Amino acid sequence: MDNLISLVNKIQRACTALGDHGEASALPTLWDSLPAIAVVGGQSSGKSSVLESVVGKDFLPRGSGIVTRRPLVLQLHKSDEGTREYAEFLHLPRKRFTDFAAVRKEIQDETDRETGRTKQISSVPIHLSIFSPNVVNLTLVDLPGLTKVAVEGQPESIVQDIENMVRSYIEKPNCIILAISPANQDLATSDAIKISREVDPTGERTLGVLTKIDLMDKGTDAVDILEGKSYRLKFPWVGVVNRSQADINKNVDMIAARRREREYFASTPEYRHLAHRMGSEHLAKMLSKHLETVIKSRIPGIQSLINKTIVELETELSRLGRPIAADAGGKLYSIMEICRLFDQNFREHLDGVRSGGDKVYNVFDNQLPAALKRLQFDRQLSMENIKKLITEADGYQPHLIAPEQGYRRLIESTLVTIRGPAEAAVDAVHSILKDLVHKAISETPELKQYPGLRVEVGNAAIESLDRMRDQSKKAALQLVDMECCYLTVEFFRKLPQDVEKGGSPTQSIFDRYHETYLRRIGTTVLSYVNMVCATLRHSIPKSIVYCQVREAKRSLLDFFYTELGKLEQKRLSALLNEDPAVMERRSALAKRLELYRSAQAEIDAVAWSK
Ligand SMILES: Nc1nc2c(ncn2[C@@H]2O[C@H](COP(=O)(O)OP(=O)(O)OP(=O)(O)O)[C@@H](O)[C@H]2O)c(=O)[nH]1
Repeated sequence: MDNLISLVNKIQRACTALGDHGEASALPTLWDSLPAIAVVGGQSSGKSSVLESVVGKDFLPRGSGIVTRRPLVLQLHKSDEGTREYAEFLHLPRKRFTDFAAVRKEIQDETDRETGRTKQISSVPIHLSIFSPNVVNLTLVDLPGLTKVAVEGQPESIVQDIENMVRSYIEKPNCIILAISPANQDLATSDAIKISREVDPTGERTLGVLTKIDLMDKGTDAVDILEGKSYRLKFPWVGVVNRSQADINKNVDMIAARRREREYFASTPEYRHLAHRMGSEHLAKMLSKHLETVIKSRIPGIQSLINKTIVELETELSRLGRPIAADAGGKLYSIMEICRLFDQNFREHLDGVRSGGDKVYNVFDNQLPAALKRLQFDRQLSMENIKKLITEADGYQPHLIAPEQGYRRLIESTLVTIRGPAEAAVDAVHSILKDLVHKAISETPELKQYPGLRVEVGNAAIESLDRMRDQSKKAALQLVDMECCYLTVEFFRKLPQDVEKGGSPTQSIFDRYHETYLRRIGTTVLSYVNMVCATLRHSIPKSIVYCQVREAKRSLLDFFYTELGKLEQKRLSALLNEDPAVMERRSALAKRLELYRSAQAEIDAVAWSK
């Protein structure tokens, strides 16, 4: 089963290296699902001493007052017999510490770097790995000691801050709580028991450790606690005797300290019967065994989390797209491919596969007819204007039978006003097409990946649309102008003649400008213009579709493609410069995916051999 813990340690190490250890990470974290052991207790209760005894090494800063001011995530890796012990910090990769006094100094310095040389605390953890043949595979977290009052130089909030930090570690269901209580204080006042009971009321994951048994008042002993009579925990209490401050000052080594501890329990009459389950060595073995059990029970959960995360990571990676080829040909091909995808999305909008193309029809069916209808031609066909134009057209020689020139001028001046709605229809379709370009851009994830290309493709498409709009405007206005320059003769031939209506062609000049006469001219012109409007209502949309819609579908990026062929390799590369954030995200995801895949393979292997 040792390989199980070593596997979890390995995964934890990989998680740590990837920054995948649960703090404000936007990515799912494997770390949170892996079991770890957190050491909690009041200040100077002996937490760091217990940790050192478990490790069997002297490497933690110790003393009175607040010493542990940042969480220390300590990973113990059992290495092969005969290999040299060393330690490594995550913040100093590749630097191997073989001198453990230097490890202690680095912990102090790294704490000071984050908090300053004050009594402040920080929740940013220090990650330390120890590789040794003399340790059991474990991950332990040393936390700042719980306190009741702030001392000189500390903010009032420190009491609550430490409690919150400790709680954030031990409230995770995967955390095994090593609750340290000093035997020379009343257990009822133990900070460790108080906080662990809050987060783990059933005691499923709390292991009680009693320190400083050697410092108890004469005549008192800890037998009732150690036998679980004073305060019962699910797991039996473990008593330890760590080195005193005097021992530390005298440099009593760990081997000697462990031997003394063994002797203490074996020779003290009160504890002799408990000696086999007391002491740091027993604690280390018990922790390791407990961790194994916990890991075993978590394996199915961890496996399903890993499988689920792999799917999520793969989906996101494929959404971000592949990195691009390095050679010019590959680049050109990629750009064309991305443009083709964009072009296809754009066309799908017009063809009704995606939404938005129907707005074009709305222009033809509603906007244009409404605009034509709004042209009342009142000003052009007012009595005054009709009279003016007819008189002007007659010149020095008043018309004899019908005011031919007058009619032409009146019709022309009225038809010209249709240019407005024709241009407006062209512009309306232009703006719809522009919107569709923007939509298609945002719906092409490959363009999101390359902001440079996105801008260029967007600009090129809009430029093409602008050209098509100009062309379309010309064509639509031409339709109107064509109507102005040649009138439909049949319309006038079919008109009832004055004579037939009983009028006389030899009426006086005065009568020719009589209101009834002028009104009849106005009515004739209006009905001619209305006939033309009805024709244009159908021909303008045809011209717009021909010049803009169909053309956009056919050749939106043609100009861009021509220009692309002329670009140098450098400019091509610039187009494919990825958004640095996307690049970062992709490589973070890829690394994480690698971690999860190897974790999956290893856990599956261990689970099968279980
Ligand atoms: N005699 C004796 N002294 C101990 C024992 N355990 C710890 N000490 C001493 O108590 C002091 C505090 O021990 P630490 O291990 O630094 O306590 P801590 O809980 O880690 O302290 P902080 O990190 O500051 O909260 C040190 O001087 C230790 O030598 C013990 O079992 N017996």
